Amino acid sequence: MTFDGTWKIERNDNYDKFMEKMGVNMVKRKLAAHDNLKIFIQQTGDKFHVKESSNFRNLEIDFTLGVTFDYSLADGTEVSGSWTMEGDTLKGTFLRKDNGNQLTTTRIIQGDELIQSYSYEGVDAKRIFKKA
Ligand SMILES: CCCCCCCCCCCCCC(=O)O
Repeated sequence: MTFDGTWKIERNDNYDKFMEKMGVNMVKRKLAAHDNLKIFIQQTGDKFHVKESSNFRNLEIDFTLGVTFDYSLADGTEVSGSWTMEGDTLKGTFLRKDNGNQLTTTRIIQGDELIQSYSYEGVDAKRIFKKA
C-alpha cells in the first residue's frame, strides 16, 4: 500500500531543536542527526509491520490502526499511543510515560518522499525519507 517499502533518511528539518525540547542531551542529538535511519513498512489492511534500523538499534513492531501500543524511542523514552489514518495521512498520538506530555507525529507521501513530522510542546520537526 501507499507507505509500503524501505525508506532511508535523506534529511532533517529542525530535528535538533525538537530533540532538545524532548530533553535529549547534546551528544546524543549530534549522533541522532546522523543515525542512518531506515524504516521498512508493510501495510495489510489496518495492520502495519514496521522494521526500524539505525546506528542505535534494530527493532520490529506490529501495530493496528486505532489500537494503543507501547514504544521506546531511540533515546529510551517510553511512550504509549496509536496511529490512525486520516485520508492519506498517518497520524500518531503518543503520551510520554515519564511526564504525560503528548508527542504527535504524521507520515505522508509527497512525490517520491515519505515525510514524517513531529510535534512536541510547540516545537515541530520533520524527517524526510526516500525509497532505499
Ligand atoms: C527523541 C527522538 C524522537 C523521535 C520521535 C519518534 C516518534 C515515533 C512515534 C512512534 C513510532 C511507532 C513505530 C513506528 O511506526 O515507526
